[in-house]
Amino acid sequence: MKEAINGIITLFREEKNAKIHAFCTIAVIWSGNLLNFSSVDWLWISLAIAGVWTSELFNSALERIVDLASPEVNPLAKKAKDFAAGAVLVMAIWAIAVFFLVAIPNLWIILNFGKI
Ligand SMILES: Nc1ncnc2c1ncn2[C@@H]1O[C@H](COP(=O)(O)OP(=O)(O)OP(=O)(O)O)[C@@H](O)[C@H]1O
Repeated sequence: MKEAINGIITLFREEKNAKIHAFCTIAVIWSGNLLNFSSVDWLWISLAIAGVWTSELFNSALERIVDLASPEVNPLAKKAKDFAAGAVLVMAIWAIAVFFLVAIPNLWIILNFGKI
């Protein structure tokens, strides 16, 4: 547990993307409260948030392993890092899609009928 928390703290210290994910996470939770997300909405949103953070942690772990195994420039090292970065991108696109799929109907209801 201590090591796991240490890993998350290191992610914040060393990866600029962690700060972007943190900002987006706070913005999404704030929007969800404003738009009165339901339990099912929060289920999807929390899955998307956890997915992005998990993929970023795995991506950062893989970057360190590649740097250990191949500190010099190598086309295979590039491929491995680019695959891992692609996984984060796929997860981030899915998370954005989930947010809009959940937020738009809630926003529509609020705009047409007032508070849910
Ligand atoms: N050893 C290497 N050999 C060849 N290309 C590399 C190597 N290390 C990194 N690269 C290339 O540089 C890119 C950035 O690598 P770096 O280790 O700096 O990750 P990063 O900038 O922290 O990426 P991310 O934004 O995904 O966290 C990689 O995606 C890869 O294309």
